[in-house]
Amino acid sequence: MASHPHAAHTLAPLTAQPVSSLSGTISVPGDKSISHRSLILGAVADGRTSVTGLLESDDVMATASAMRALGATIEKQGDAWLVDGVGNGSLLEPTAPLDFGNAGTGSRLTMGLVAPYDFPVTIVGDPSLSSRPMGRVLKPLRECGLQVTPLEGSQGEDMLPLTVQGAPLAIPFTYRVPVASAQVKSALLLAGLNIAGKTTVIEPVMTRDHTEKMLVGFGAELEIETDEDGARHITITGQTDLTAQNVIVPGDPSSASFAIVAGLIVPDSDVTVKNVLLNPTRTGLFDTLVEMGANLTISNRRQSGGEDIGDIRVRTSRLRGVTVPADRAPSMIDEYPVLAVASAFAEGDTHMLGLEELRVKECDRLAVTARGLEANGVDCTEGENELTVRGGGVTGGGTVETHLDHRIAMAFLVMGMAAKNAVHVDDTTMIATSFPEFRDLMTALGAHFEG
Ligand SMILES: O=C(O)C1=C[C@@H](OP(=O)(O)O)[C@@H](O)[C@H](O)C1
Ligand SMILES: C=C(OP(=O)(O)O)C(=O)O
Repeated sequence: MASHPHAAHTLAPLTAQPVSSLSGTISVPGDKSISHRSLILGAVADGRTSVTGLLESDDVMATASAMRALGATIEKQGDAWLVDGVGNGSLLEPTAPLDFGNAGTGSRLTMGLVAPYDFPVTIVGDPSLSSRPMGRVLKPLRECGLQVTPLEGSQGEDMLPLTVQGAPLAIPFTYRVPVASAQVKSALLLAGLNIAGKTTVIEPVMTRDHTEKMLVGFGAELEIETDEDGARHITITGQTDLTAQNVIVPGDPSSASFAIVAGLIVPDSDVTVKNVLLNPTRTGLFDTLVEMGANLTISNRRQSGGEDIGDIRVRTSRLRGVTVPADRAPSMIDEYPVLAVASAFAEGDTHMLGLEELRVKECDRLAVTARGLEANGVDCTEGENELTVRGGGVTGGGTVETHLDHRIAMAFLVMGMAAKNAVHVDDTTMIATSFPEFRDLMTALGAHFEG
């Protein structure tokens, strides 16, 4: 097998020109986290799950391919993605490596899902994913019997490509997650789903809770208790049946963030994003922007499929620097690059604390964000786990190296819309992993791209 199925791709550079205003109403595509999970849970449920609003991005399509390779039937009919599940405990041995491309979520959740099965699964990804730590998931899964074999081309311990061999008589375990990671929590709960007995995952800091909510929605037996220190103890009883569901995926707040920040920093703007997921484990950026003085209002708050959603309207605002506390990081973990961009246009300094997890995303987002700011004339200080951005406006004119990271590409294109001079990004290919409609939707609001 080729050690890297992802040969270097042709770069697609893009330039965002400054524009005089943005206006209009858009809907962003479905939430990426919920989309991955709807395919995974649909694959192990009994019956036909129907998913509307699924994010049709490269990351999610990689999960769809993986679930097909494990035995599920997945196809699109009209607006709905239909998933015919195999039933809990009945996944099939895949005949080829599962290629997750750029997707941490799909790869890590699948490692947990297959851990109790008596067959080997080879997992590969692109150079970005192959440089990300998988030990955070594999170490606890070894406790239930998983064996892990690195393959040629693996750049370090517990890095892709690798083969996992599950344990047919996997034993339940209790594990305290040492980093704030919804992916680790979710992988372990998905392992527990097919392990006889009770598996407990302890999460000292709450992260996005879509896995818990959706497991309950599909009929899994889950108990959640919060101890005196605030840690959540999530216990799943394994080897119960899941029942197919109709899932409606709300708009992705992480994608919405780009239009929202753009609407705040571009002059004379008035932008509405409809149908945005407002689960409190995901809304840290919106809270921070309001603290910074953003004219941001939420209307039409409602519930859909057990999740809070609403429409967010922003108008151009004078932002001021704030300190973003470390304990807010899990609820806005993917939004720091675009918050850094907003901060560059604010008055005063913005201090972002508790950013250690940014170093292990699609790239080292802390360093790459700082370099992108500097390349465009923004003064900032990169600490080990912190970033300070000195606001006051952006000269622009620089080229940002995106390092296979969709969020870096989109954040700095947003910067170019409001900078004095255009901002160039070296590659936009990866935007398709999470938000393929980014360019069209931003253009509809008045953005001007060249390239
Ligand atoms: O569980 C998920 O769907 C995700 C969890 C987060 O990752 P970590 O669990 O690594 O923090 C986030 O950055 C990622 O975009 C999606
Ligand atoms: C970190 C991200 O995703 P993943 O970990 O799934 O690659 C992201 O979308 O910003």
